Amino acid sequence: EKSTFDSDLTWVSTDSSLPKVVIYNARGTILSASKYGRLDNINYGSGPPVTVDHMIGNVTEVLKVAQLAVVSFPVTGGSAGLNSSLYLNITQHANRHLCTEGSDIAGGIMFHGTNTLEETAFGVDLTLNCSKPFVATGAMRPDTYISPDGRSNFFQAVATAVSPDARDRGGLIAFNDRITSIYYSTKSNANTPDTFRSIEQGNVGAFLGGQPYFYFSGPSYPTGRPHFDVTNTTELPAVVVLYGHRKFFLLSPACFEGANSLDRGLRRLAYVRGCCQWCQVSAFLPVENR
Ligand SMILES: NC(=O)C[C@H](N)C(=O)O
Repeated sequence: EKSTFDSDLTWVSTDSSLPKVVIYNARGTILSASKYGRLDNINYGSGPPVTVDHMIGNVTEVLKVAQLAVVSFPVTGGSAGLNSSLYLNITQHANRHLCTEGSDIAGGIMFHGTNTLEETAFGVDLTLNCSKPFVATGAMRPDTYISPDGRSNFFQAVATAVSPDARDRGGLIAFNDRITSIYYSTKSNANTPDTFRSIEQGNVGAFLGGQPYFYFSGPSYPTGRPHFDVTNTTELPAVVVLYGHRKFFLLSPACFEGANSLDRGLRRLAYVRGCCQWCQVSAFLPVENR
């Protein structure tokens, strides 16, 4: 019988003693195909879509390390069109599945288009309230490529999610043989498989023979990583972010644009200030917030 935390899950399994991993599926190139041949890594997308079931069928090794369940999320318009409701939706599912007391689920992985993977993953990372691994992955090549990276990334994400050593580290990205912290990762190249990098902070680990190998034996959370409880959040307020730059000062058009957006009802304003610039945002805040 299913508990409330996993009542929506159906497990694909060849061995009921294996750890359970939920796949949070927001699609992306990892589930895409090209009709233009095996070298196309640019114009793909219009080939017959690849399903998660296909993927599991092509990477049967995953069922030797985990039992899997899939939760799919609507992603109309591809990953560039996604908004923050997606991370809210994923994190609320993940908190219920993984973090409910007594949950026997070992961890979660997420399939996501790489163009906005880091944004969705960052949102989930800051709102997931337990020690279980949450591992984001995707692909830079469609599944029809001569050597698709998505299949390997899929296996590596599952192998990371079942690893006890992956716990208590915050969200991770498993991609192209490396493990990085979601908190610090950025997509660095539009086309190559080695795109997710955490340049200043480095890799958390790498894969050897299908096993994650962590470079630091004591788990550790990224310094300063905050946690926000979104259990009962149904709507996220829009925030205007102004980036400071040279000649960005009081009365500049950018400041006015920020102020205008406050007038249009976007009531929150963040100002990212670089050196040597100043925008007197407070001049535009509603009087009670100054
Ligand atoms: N590699 C990718 O996943 C790119 C893809 N177009 C996306 O949705 O982000």
